[in-house]
Amino acid sequence: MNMNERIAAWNEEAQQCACGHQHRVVDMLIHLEAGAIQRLPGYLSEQGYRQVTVVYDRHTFRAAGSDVLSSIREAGMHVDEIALPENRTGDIIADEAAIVQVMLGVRLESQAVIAVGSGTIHDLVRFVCSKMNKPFLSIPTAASVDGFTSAGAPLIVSGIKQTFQAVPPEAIFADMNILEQAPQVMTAAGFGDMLGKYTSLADWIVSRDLGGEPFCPVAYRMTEEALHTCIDHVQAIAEGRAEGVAVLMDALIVSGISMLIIDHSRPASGGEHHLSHILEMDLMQAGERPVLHGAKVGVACALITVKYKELAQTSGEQVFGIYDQLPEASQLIAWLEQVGGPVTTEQLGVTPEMVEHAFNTAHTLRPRYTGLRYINEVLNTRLG
Ligand SMILES: NC(=O)C1=CN([C@@H]2O[C@H](COP(=O)(O)OP(=O)(O)OC[C@H]3O[C@@H](n4cnc5c(N)ncnc54)[C@H](OP(=O)(O)O)[C@@H]3O)[C@@H](O)[C@H]2O)C=CC1
Ligand SMILES: O=C(CO)COP(=O)(O)O
Repeated sequence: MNMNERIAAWNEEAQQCACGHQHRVVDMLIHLEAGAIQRLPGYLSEQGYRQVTVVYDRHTFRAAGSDVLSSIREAGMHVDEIALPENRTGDIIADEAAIVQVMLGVRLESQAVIAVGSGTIHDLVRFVCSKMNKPFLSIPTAASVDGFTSAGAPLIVSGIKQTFQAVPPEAIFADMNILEQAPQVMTAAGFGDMLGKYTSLADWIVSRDLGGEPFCPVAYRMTEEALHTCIDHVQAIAEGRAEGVAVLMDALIVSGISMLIIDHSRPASGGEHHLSHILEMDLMQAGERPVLHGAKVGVACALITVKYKELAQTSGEQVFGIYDQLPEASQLIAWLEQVGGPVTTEQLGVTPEMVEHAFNTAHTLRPRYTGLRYINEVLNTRLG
């Protein structure tokens, strides 16, 4: 089954699911293949779009932006360009300043906005599209995150990483010729984002059983299967081969859709993501580059797994038995090392104080019950 047929099957399952969520019917065209961006002009024409805006930055212009712009122009359409500038640490942050830059560049006449980039540019464009009520189209330039097909936009607002529900892409053109060329550290980050699903899925069981939070078996299974496929293909991902990058991108797309179906990031983001978000905020406050999202998530997943396995052994609460089923932290680290990602906090450039701060505060970042929340609010309080 191709991706669009799989989406139709998930939609059907989700509509029959009695979990209590309002399941969103996913209506997204997905092209994941070599040469996918060549389909863009035809798609724009079919949709009747004559004026569009393309958002890119220095790296993503080279990776795909330049070709995208020429192909749209050659098809006789009008295209506005937004070249996002880097900040003083050489990065682009999805914050207030960048949101305004994108908004200022999108003319009211523009009929669609095309994100050419990885996680940050996608979140900026999806947020602006939701505010300006315009279709959002996706051209990923690296298999680095699962945020291409979701609706949530994690943004830094007043220095705090907060997620705002925005819009998913109307169509995604994931071109294997581009994704294969992305730096291996970005592919490794995408793998790290997927590895984090071990602890996010386990935390979702805890959220359900201890926090009484909503749980959807369809979204859970989609994410779990995507994770297992990545693990089955870890060597191909490590070699950056087309087969491996395609499996990884497929998994990232599916993980994004699992968030989209239930309009929440629960399947994809647990304690490991909350730790990563705090580390990101602290790095930015220290004037350092925040490091790739999936790189932080992968390392945080291994760190939190150690705590979660201790919790399963010592708490006496049956609900934490799910953490016993996690792979050993040493195995998680071995996989990260195999794909070429960082494996220690030193390699991420975070200090021991930042790690301690993250472990002590990350549970307050999102209103979710996780093992990390239990450790901080129950265990540590008991121990005084
Ligand atoms: N919406 C959602 O559900 C999710 C959102 N996210 C969010 O995504 C963001 C992180 O995204 P991530 O992809 O890790 O990183 P970024 O989008 O921040 O990009 C990191 C770097 O990759 C560069 N780059 C991108 N593509 C290429 C390429 N083909 N060749 C060379 N360089 C390239 C970028 O260049 P440049 O600096 O020029 O941009 C940038 O330097 C975080 O804010 C995170 O919270 C993560 C997961 C899910
Ligand atoms: O990064 C995410 C999934 O990979 C989503 O993060 P949030 O839960 O913070 O929105």
